[in-house]
Amino acid sequence: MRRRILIIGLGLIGGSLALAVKKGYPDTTIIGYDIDPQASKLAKSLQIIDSSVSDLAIEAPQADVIILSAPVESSIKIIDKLAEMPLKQGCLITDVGSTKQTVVEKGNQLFEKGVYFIGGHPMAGSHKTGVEASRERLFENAFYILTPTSEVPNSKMIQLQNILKATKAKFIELDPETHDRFAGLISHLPHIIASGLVHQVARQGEKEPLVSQLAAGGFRDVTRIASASPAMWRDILLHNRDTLLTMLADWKEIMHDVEQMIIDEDSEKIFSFFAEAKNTRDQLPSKKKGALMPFYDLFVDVPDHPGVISDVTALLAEAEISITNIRIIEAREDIMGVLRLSFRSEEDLNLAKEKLIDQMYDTYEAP
Ligand SMILES: NC(=O)C1=CN([C@@H]2O[C@H](COP(=O)(O)OP(=O)(O)OC[C@H]3O[C@@H](n4cnc5c(N)ncnc54)[C@H](O)[C@@H]3O)[C@@H](O)[C@H]2O)C=CC1
Ligand SMILES: O=C(O)C(=O)Cc1ccc(O)cc1
Repeated sequence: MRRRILIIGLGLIGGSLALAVKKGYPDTTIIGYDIDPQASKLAKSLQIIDSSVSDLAIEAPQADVIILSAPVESSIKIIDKLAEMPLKQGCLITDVGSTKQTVVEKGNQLFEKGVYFIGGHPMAGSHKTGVEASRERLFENAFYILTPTSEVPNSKMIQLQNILKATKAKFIELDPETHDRFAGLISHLPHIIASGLVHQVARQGEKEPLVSQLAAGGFRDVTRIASASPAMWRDILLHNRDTLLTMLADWKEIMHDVEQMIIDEDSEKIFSFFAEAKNTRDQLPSKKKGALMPFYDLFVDVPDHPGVISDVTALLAEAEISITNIRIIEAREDIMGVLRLSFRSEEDLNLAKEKLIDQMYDTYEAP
């Protein structure tokens, strides 16, 4: 039987997930639902979904998997609605919201119905909104955080990762509280600050219009994210309230310190403020998407020879080192190919390196 996946909320993220999953699993039937009939219509005409429904109560009970991809507050309300519906036993429900604690708390109420909720957050996106901005490869190489609670059986986590692996994202498990602290710091607080900068320029621009015209270049770069969906960001702030209140207090303290340095004309402290920030910024993992955690990737030169991949994997399996991802980067005839092996930790990476070098493999890490 073809698996039915219901996507609720056909915007940038719902549409991008639909495209990635359809590409990975062409036999899956993807049904879309959106409160805005125009979004459903557009998703169908762009062939992002197979069909749309106008009544959630008709489709939800038939779905094997339900993905909630509306703004956080709406997703929570949808969970309340799902709780009233006769869902398929074993149905897997996940969300993509940028905050996790309140959504997961609500999702946990579904377990007594014989369905499973696993919180999720793909750490990639854009300031663009709407299904027309969807991209099949939006999540490629990005981190995808999953926040399963203790009620979630392993088999359901595996099922979810099997579906979402079509996104080619890298999975990380966090508890909802840790997720919200991390996301607050690296995403939500910066968003508030970017929007705050825009407000400050706008206020001045009312008096001196030239200033807004000059606000190109660097200003545009650091404030790009302020063009994102206000509804989505309203919900994020309301659902990460305590974390953000603490972080805003810390931020004000840092700004207060800067203010004092300027008042004191303390050139040494001002220099250090920038030098330390530069140093830290320069050391962030330089991957295209997401700077939450480093990758533990090892590259191995392998001869173009049958069985070479199983030789490498068997060697590591024997040493009980688990590989989280494996990819052949280049394998043309008669030349060496390159195998990219990803590990969970630096310790696993170093151990793997040792074992491979022992067997005369050439290994190297990303610069
Ligand atoms: N935009 C981004 O870069 C990222 C967003 N997220 C999360 O993904 C979720 C969706 O964000 P986007 O796709 O960017 O927003 P979007 O604005 O592009 O799409 C949201 C869609 O949800 C629909 N919707 C709203 N309430 C609904 C309801 N009650 N029932 C059904 N549909 C409803 C809207 O009509 C809209 O089509 C949010 O929870 C956000 O926090 C996560 C990662 C990145
Ligand atoms: O536009 C960008 O650079 C983003 O950072 C998009 C984004 C917005 C919200 C998220 O929860 C995750 C990613």
